[in-house]
Amino acid sequence: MTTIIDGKQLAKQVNAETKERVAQLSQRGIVPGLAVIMVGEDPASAIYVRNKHRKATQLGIKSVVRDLPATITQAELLAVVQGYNQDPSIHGILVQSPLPAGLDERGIVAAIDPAKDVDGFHPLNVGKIFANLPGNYPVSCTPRGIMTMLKSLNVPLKGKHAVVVGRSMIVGRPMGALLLNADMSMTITHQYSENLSDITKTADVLVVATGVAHLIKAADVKPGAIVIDVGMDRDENGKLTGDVDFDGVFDKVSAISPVPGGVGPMTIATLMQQTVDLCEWSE
Ligand SMILES: Nc1nc(=O)c2c([nH]1)NC[C@@H]1CN(c3ccc(C(=O)N[C@@H](CCC(=O)O)C(=O)O)cc3)C=[N+]21
Ligand SMILES: [Mg+2]
Repeated sequence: MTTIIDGKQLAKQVNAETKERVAQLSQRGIVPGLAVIMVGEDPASAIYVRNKHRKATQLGIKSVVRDLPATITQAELLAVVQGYNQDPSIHGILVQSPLPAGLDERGIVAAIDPAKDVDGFHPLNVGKIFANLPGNYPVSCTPRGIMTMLKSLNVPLKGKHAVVVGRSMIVGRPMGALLLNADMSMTITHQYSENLSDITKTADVLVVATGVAHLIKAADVKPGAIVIDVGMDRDENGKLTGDVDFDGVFDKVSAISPVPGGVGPMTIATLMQQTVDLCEWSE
């Protein structure tokens, strides 16, 4: 019996809680505000940004989408960020990634007020999660959403081995930190890892975020493993698929998240949750 980790369903539950929290805040005259800054015309980014805007609006969060031309300078973009830093109606600021070539994304992210860093990408917040500091601070939404997915399974993580495939700033690295903070043994692997399959086969929890369609096959997983697929790949027919050969590993694992309908919806739900967190923490 394999559990399909239904990210869409879990996202609905998280969104319902977020909506309730927004309603509570509104009784005190407070409206959480999210500013999404989008530079250039990348069509995939435009769809993501529209989805975020729609979800925020559904939940009662004030959503501001700032569309800027790809010709904007670094200084002009910094000024836009600083404007939202100063704006008391905005609690979360997100700069849609990737930025067009010529703009320094790290410099822009570092300019976001860490208390409004709804993506959790600011170096101060990244440092806090790696140090496992107590207190309130934002965490990268995809890994945080994955922790919510793991908790929903109600299986003990402590002392088990987590393997993360991929070491990006957005997913792999913060994912590793959260799993370590959950008292798991933790290994981060990446494109240069030798004998990758030997490592993934020792994973009780395997999180795959590589962008390589169906990289992980049945021979690469431990029987009974929990597998989280962060991939957003296209198959030969242009259909959205993951980094894990879902059908191939299904019978061997105890739980697996599908693509679509797994990590993606949880990322958006966590973004909304974290916008409300930032609003509450600022009070
Ligand atoms: N500053 C910043 N923060 C981000 O969080 C961020 C970003 N930049 N740039 C792009 C990536 C990508 N991302 C996704 C979120 C949800 C789905 C999602 O909901 N996916 C659906 C399917 C969507 C479809 O059908 O195409 C699913 O997996 O079921 C996908 C991708 C957030 N990102
Ligand atoms: Mg990588």
